[in-house]
Formats: sequence, structure tokens, C-alpha cells
Amino acid sequence: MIDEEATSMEKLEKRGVINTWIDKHRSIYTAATRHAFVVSIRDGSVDLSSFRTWLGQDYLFVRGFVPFVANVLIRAGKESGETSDMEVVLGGLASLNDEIEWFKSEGAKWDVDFSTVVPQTANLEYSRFLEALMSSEVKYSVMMTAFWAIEAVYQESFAHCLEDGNKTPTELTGACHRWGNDGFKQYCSSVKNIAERCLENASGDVLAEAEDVLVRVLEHEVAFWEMSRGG
Ligand SMILES: Cc1ncc(CO)c(N)n1
Repeated sequence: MIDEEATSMEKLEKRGVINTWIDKHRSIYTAATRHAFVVSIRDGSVDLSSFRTWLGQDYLFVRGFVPFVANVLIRAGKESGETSDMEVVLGGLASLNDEIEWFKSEGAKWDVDFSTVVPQTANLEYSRFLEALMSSEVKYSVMMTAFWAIEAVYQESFAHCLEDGNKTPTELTGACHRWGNDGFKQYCSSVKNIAERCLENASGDVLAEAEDVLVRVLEHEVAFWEMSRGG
């Protein structure tokens, strides 16, 4: 009996706390990673005005995400104790540089003038949430959990649009490859490992905070996809 318990505890530990939280909050996780907008890209029924709305709003989001990631980078350099953390985050920051260029060319392609795009409520609320996470009061492990979740939602969503049986319109595969490619998947997995390592040593209070932040990221992501419905 005791042996059996020990074995199941071991399994639980190996799975990691993040996977345990995802199982616990499966419905919001699925809502964020299989949103109707993403499913419509995959099945080819996507409304192009929705795509244009998403593009403009996400461009603004990414501009606010850069300082957040820069903050994660600073924290990784100061307090991670593992030199590789900084390299992983630096890679993310470098890809954001390409991403901004990609947005600009995509904006020209779809005739979306970013200088006139007004951030919608969901976008403003998400930015405000990111700003609060940049406070020095927020533990590195909590910040890293949020960072992983933000990236993972896009990775899972856009990879779904490229999986077998997709009818993703060719003119949208560029967007899907940006976040759905194997390199980005690998990067998300590295960020997840960092977060897991930090959470291993976290107190109960910090764990509760990280779990809460994870759920809040998922809620913000759902609200973000929802904006595209407005067209
Ligand atoms: C809303 C949102 N979440 C996550 C990402 C991934 O970087 C993004 N570009 N936009």
C-alpha cells in the first residue's frame, strides 16, 4: 500500500505541477487553445475581417509583450542561478524582433494600417495584467509560469491549424507556421522546464499564485480570441 502510494507520488512529481494544473483547469485550457477563431482557420471557414481584426490587435499586443519579455530576461539574469535561462529568454526576445517585422509585412498584405488600430478592452486589460506581472513583488517562478502560458497558447493553437486534415487557407499558413513550427514548440518546452524547475522549490503561497496566474493568462487569451468575432 505504502509502496503503491510512493509510486503514484513519483509519477505525479515527474508529470510536473504545470501539467497537473492544466488537467485541473482543462476546460479553460481547451477554450484558449481550441477557440472558434482558431478552429475556423483550421477548417478554412475563417472570416477575413476577423483575421484582420486579430492581426491589428495582436500587433499592438506584441508591442506590449516585448517589455514584459525584456523584464523576464532581466530577472533571468539576476535570479535564476542557471545561465541557460537567460539564453532561452533571449531567444524569445530575438524571435519577437522577427515577429514585429512579420506583422508589418502581413499588415501591408491584408491592408491593415496599424497606426490607426485602436486597442480593444480585452487587449488593454491583458496589457495591464502584464504590467502588474512586471512588478518586482512578483516571484520569478510566477512570472515564468505566465510567460510559458502566453507562448504555449499560441503554439498549441497554431500547431492545430497545421495538423493532419487541416483546410487552412494557404494565405494564412504563414501565421500558423510562425507559432506552430517545431522550433517554437521546442522553445515553449524549454520555458516550461524553467518554470517547472522554479516551482519545485516554491512555497505553497507562491504555488497558489502561479496557478492563479496561469488561469488568468488562459482567461485573457480566450477574451483576446473573442475580439476577432467583432470582425
Ligand atoms: C494574445 C497573444 N498571446 C500570445 C502571443 C504569443 O506571443 C501573442 N502573439 N498574442
